[in-house]
Amino acid sequence: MAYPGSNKKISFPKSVGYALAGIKFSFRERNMKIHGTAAVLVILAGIFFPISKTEWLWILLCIAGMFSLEMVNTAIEKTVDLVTGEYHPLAKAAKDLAAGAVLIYTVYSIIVGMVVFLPKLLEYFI
Ligand SMILES: Nc1ncnc2c1ncn2[C@@H]1O[C@H](COP(=O)(O)OP(=O)(O)OP(=O)(O)O)[C@@H](O)[C@H]1O
Repeated sequence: MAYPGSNKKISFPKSVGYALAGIKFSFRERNMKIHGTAAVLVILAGIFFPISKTEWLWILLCIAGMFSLEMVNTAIEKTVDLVTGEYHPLAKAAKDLAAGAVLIYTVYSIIVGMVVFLPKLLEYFI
């Protein structure tokens, strides 16, 4: 089945529409809902404490990066599932690599969150 318009140039507004559809689709995935919830909590924490402009930039880099990476991970999973429903070592490698990339960014984001919020939490509670 050919994707509609796959052999002709798509207008910019239509491309943006497809991208927005991708973002909407991503939030059907469990992991994306978890990232979304974490992002809302972190943003609320940033408003509550409050954090500096530079700290906001680090936090927003983590949030945007996490969402983007999770979406690429999902795209890879879907593509692999489209290509094969059977067990294949290359399918395993592709999915594990994508999951590994998400894990690395998750650990980095946790470190950024700790560097930004730990001192403020200690100051608040002690
Ligand atoms: N076709 C396959 N061939 C070999 N191994 C696979 C295949 N499909 C999945 N796997 C293995 O199972 C793991 C889980 O795959 P799955 O597609 O369920 O992703 P997932 O990690 O559950 O994704 P998510 O929880 O983000 O939806 C993969 O990381 C991979 O190791």
